[in-house]
Amino acid sequence: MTWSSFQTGPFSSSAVLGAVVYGPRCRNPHLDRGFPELTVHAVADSADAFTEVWHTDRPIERGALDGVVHAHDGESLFCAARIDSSDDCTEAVRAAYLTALGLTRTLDYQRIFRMWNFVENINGTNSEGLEVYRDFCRGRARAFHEFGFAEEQLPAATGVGALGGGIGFCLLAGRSAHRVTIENSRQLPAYRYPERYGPSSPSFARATHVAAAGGGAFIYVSGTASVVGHETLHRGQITEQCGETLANLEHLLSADNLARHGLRPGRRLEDLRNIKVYVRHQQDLLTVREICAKAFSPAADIAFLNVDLCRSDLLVEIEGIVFPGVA
Ligand SMILES: C=C(O[C@@H]1C=C(C(=O)O)C=C[C@H]1O)C(=O)O
Repeated sequence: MTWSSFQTGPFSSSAVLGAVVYGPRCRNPHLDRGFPELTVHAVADSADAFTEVWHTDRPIERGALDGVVHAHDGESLFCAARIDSSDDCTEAVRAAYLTALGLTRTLDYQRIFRMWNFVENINGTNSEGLEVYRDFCRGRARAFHEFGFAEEQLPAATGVGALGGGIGFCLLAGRSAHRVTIENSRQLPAYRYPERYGPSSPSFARATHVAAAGGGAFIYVSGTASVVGHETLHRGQITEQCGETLANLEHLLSADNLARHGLRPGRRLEDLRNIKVYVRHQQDLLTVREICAKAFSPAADIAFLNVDLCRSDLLVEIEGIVFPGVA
């Protein structure tokens, strides 16, 4: 079983499946500390840096293939990659995703349950005048399609801005643990978004439910924002966007929504842990912090990152994990 913790200081490198550093600059993924590590440029000041560490209690094998670093423990695979900044990213994203997907097949961890994508200049435009996020989505969709992924098998994901460093991404996949993908009945599945949001819809599920070896389950909740149906609600209004985002999360985890996927029991916002909150404007951070402190459990670690988001009208986005035994 793999689980994560947020670290702000040194941590033991033994029994680490992988780590993502939210740092003041990017680095190519590497194995220098004995585990795969992805460093994304996600904070302006090194004082705000932290690392999400994925732990395991099983023996680990590590490796690298075409710049994709990885580690696996017989149950779970972590892998991470980075794509250089460029004017058009469709092809590079497709190629890097195909390498990572190829690894999941070769190493036999085909149940991808969570991905993160950090995209520099996410709301900028590429050389064709297409938004960088949409360019990214096109490459990702091609890779999943070529790999024969059905829409209903897509993993939970986050796709947010980075302050530099091209595109960094990482994934977690399981070998045999039962995995159910979850949609949110308040929201259209992202893979069905209409074409006005870009030539290829975003390839992700709203959450995944993964059975834990010792009983219970993890629920990995994707980056969630003030999107109802497919529309952004409350343009320019941070408090209202936070409220709608929390309503989306609450409904996603509710007994009603989970029962549609044959899952129970329902969970609550208080059950979320390892929460990341992405906030577009620095001046909104205080408001968002206050709202989150009331909504989530005091036992939850909450990290706030001041980055851009996948639609230029989104101001805030929240993700988290329900761990087995929490509910
Ligand atoms: C916020 C949304 O999407 C964001 C983009 C994602 C992606 O492209 O992988 C995943 C979740 C969110 O980070 C949304 O569409 O509601």
